[in-house]
Amino acid sequence: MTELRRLWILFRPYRGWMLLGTLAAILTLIANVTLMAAAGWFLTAMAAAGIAGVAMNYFTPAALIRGSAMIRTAGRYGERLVNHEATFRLIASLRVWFYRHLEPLAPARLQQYHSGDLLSRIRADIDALDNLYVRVLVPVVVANISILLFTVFLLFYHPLLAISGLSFLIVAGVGLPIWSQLRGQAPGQRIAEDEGTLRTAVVDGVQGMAELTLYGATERQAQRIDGLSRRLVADQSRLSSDHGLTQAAVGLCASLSLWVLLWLAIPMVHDGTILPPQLAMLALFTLASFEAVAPLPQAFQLLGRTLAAARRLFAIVDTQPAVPAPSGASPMPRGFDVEIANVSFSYPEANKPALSEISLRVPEGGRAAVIGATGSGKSTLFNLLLRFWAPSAGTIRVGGKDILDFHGDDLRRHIAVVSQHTYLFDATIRENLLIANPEASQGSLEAACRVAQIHDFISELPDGYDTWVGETGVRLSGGQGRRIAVARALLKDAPILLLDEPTEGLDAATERDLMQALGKLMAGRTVLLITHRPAGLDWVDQVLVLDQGRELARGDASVVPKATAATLLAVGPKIAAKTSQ
Ligand SMILES: Nc1ncnc2c1ncn2[C@@H]1O[C@H](COP(=O)(O)OP(=O)(O)OP(=O)(O)O)[C@@H](O)[C@H]1O
Repeated sequence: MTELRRLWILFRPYRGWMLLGTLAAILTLIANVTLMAAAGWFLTAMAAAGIAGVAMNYFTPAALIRGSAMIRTAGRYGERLVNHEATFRLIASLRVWFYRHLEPLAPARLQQYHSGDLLSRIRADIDALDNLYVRVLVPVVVANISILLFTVFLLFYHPLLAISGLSFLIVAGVGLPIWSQLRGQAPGQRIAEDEGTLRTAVVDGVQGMAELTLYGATERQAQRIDGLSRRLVADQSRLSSDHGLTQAAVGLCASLSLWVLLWLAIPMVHDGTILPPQLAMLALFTLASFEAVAPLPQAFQLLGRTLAAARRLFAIVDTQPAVPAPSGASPMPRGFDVEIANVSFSYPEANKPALSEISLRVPEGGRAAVIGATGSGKSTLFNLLLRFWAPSAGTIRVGGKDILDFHGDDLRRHIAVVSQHTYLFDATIRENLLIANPEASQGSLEAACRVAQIHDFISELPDGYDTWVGETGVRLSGGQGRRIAVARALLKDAPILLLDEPTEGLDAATERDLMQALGKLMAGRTVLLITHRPAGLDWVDQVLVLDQGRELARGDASVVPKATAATLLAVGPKIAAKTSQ
């Protein structure tokens, strides 16, 4: 139940709203029960007065009935208004709370989660938490207070009536919810998990549509999605039929309670303990009082789903970032040289280190290339430089300061990255550029795009910079996407530049043009280039050759020949040619 306690703490800012919503709900319920009871009394009293031919004051009961009806309507409206407002505020703040915890975990700690699963947590799981407030907390409080009031009211007439009413209310308001919760626990948990899995499968199916079609696997994927959704529907329909059963059971309890009340109260009318109009009033009062407990079985049935959702959210929120934030403010680097000193690193659960005792110093304004075959640890080195992971041993310094002493955002403010995987958002070209510098003017955007050699292309588009690039930039070619990345890096204007195979996958002519653009970008910056291809090696002062995470050679391009034949083969013919010189 620690989830409940933690959720209660999260709900703290909305407790005022909750109190207001609960009071409105109690008022509505009392008004409704009063309306029914007073109507029962009034009709019977009027009939009795008519038969006896005596006059009676009907103004007071009529006013009570009208007043109750008005309070009931206004109360219901107020309760909906307050509770909806509180729910929306709560959900909005929970989304922000969750996102704040999610952000520091990217990318290292989130690699084990699929984006579809994360989406499911942000949307469906957070939505499920509002159940706790509207469908559990408010009805439980309302039921407890109302049952107490109703029992006291019955006590005024006879303790036996109070005991009988209370007993049936307890069966409907405690027994049925417990049964409901036990029955709902397993399917509720499965629903929370299956919703995430289903979303993941659908996202995979849509994003991998081309591959699935190519390999004739669409049917299999469709069957998988169908299987998951059948399981989900089966659990949902089990919950629905349980809900139907409990509603019928609440109705049965109300009817039994009425019969028992009549059985107990009719003799009391005979012996004059209560008057005939009071019998009608008590009968309708008993029936109406079950409105207080009717929502409870469903509330407790949903508790399983709600707690499972809370557990899935807390699992992420409780994850520690791969690199903890320092306690103090980030230091001011003395310059922008980069020093990698004896750095080793292993990914969690990996059986061998991705990097072992790597050292490299790039002076401010200097340029170095890290070269090596696939899997040699180049990207890992960048991940460490960007502080996404922390070295297992050794230190990385920027301007003489250990990068672990920086807050992630402060460090990354000094670094621009151009990589082979440029993520383009489903937005306009302008918006995709402004992400690097939201303050940039149209003039700066165009200047950056001119240097990146993409301005002419953009200008020829019918909507120019306002052209929509589509999801993941599908409406741009690989080379055009890479140029947008160069323009972004120019707009960011950071003193350190990381180039992660920026020309990978481009044809020779595009590669040449892009290298020209990159040449301008590199000017005056500390540059680290990672590559397993020869392009760009002419631009650097020193090269570090990696082989399976170890340093194979280091120095200027002339050290490359010292590398093994296998690595040279992997890094490309140009290096091989240099080797033979
Ligand atoms: N997130 C990760 N979790 C676990 N192991 C990883 C992870 N990323 C990389 N590795 C492993 O670390 C080693 C180095 O990978 P890395 O991506 O740094 O190589 P690389 O030289 O950049 O390769 P490529 O040129 O193909 O991009 C590989 O054995 C790889 O399987």
